[in-house]
Amino acid sequence: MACRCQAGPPWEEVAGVQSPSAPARPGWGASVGCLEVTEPWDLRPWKGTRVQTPAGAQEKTEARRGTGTCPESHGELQLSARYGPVFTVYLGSRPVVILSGYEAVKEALVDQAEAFSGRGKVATLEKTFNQHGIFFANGDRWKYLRKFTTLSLRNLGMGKKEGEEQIQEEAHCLVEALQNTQGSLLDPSLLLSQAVSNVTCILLFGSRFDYEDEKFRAVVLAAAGTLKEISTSWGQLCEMFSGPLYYLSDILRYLSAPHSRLTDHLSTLATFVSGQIQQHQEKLEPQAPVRDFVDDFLVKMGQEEKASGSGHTDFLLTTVNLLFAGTATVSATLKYAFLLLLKYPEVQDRIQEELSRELGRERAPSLEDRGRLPYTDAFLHEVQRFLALLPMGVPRALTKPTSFRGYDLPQGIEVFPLLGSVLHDPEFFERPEEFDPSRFLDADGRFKKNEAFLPFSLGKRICLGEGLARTELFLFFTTILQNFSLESPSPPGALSLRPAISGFANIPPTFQLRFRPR
Ligand code: HEM
Repeated sequence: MACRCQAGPPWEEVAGVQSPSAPARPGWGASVGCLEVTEPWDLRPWKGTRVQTPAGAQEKTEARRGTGTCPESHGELQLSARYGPVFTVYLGSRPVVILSGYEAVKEALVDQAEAFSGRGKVATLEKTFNQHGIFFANGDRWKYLRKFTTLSLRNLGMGKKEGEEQIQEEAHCLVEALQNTQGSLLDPSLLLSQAVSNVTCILLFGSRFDYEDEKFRAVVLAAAGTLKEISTSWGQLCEMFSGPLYYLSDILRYLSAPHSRLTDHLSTLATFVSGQIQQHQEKLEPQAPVRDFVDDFLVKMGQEEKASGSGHTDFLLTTVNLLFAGTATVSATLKYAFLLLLKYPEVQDRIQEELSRELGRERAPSLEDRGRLPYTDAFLHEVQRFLALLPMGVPRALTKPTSFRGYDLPQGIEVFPLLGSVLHDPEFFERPEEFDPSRFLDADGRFKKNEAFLPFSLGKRICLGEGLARTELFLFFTTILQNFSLESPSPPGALSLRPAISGFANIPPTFQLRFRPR
């Protein structure tokens, strides 16, 4: 498969204007997350390609690599060492402006927030969402959906005490389910996804589902499957052919098994959501208090549909977006947190010691406890930093012609804010390739913030579920560690931290463990 990506300086060279720091032609290959960047005529291996950079830049890159195990190859650092923090990569014939490192990402997404607030595309999902739903909408329709969704979820308890209590209750159900495993070996993925998904289901549909419910299992597996399929090499290939040569991408998509798996997953999610909407419609009492997100939008849709330009498709797909995001992301992070505890048993001991000292065994953890559990808090931050769940961020697009760092970028050009490069930015994280929770602690052992901790991105399209995700991570994690010790059947040295798949997302590897009651 001849890859035709090129790396180059930002837009101006594409328009024929030479960037001062760029060579006449890039004579090297590298990988940026999932994107391989090579000379167009030279097909090189996907990973481990040699990067020729000027001597100084090469040294800088080596220094950035550090010594520890890191889930990603961080080819973007190699590219930015040569081209600086802003450059263009061609996905086939589709130019994409890459932002690497904290300063460039912040300058774009915060200092020029409005201009960078458009959404770019994810080729594998483009046909299904067709710029509908909160994730992929643009312009006034997106503004309306964002405002509506934020307000609705807040009114339903997200970010409030009642929302916290729902998570505590779900964590209790999870503990019971784990007790029933009686210390046997298991892959924790499904149970974690179900527990996390139930928190979102209560917000969206007003009810939780039993862990034995087959339909619910299928939905949770479909959410995880979607994240996995869009992150595979096939998903990356579709991105490469998603420019003007779109018909090639169509052929790729329709002829492939991954495409049919992805379509199955998406239709499982959409069918489930449609069914819920229908049930709600049948029971809807417009004058009664709103019970959940679906009720809210059914009531508002009649009133505001015309004014907002958003219709049934937007609401259906927004609900699918929320169900997907509310299931696949937090559970993958929790799973990776457990793997790191198995890899570093001394870290598990220290967290359990802190939990026993500050909470004891009986009292259920609450958000108020976070301040008294600085090491646990630092660990959870380091898990998110180290994993970099969405290493390339979610593509943005320019809403207007924009001048950025001396470059004139046209309206509509896509922009990838590389969140992995921010979370591993050596200017902000010493030895970024090492897993080290203490980087988030000060000399007195108190939690220390770091402004480059941006797993949820920044600016106008910052993750809408950040607060919910952070609350879930903290409450599920502390409740499980308060009740169980995690044991691996393999010695720590045999456990790999490398993601099973690295592309749109870093998907944690599969592993087994025992939950031993404490
Ligand atoms: C560990 C968990 C999570 C991570 C790391 C994460 C990360 C992200 C990132 C990087 C973006 C793209 C922001 C951008 O465009 O720059 C995003 C968008 C979004 N996230 Fe999350 N997310 C998580 C959990 C959640 C949860 C639990 C929900 C809701 C239930 C959620 C809902 C959304 C929505 C609706 C958007 C689209 C926002 C928009 O386009 O306006 N996320 N998330």
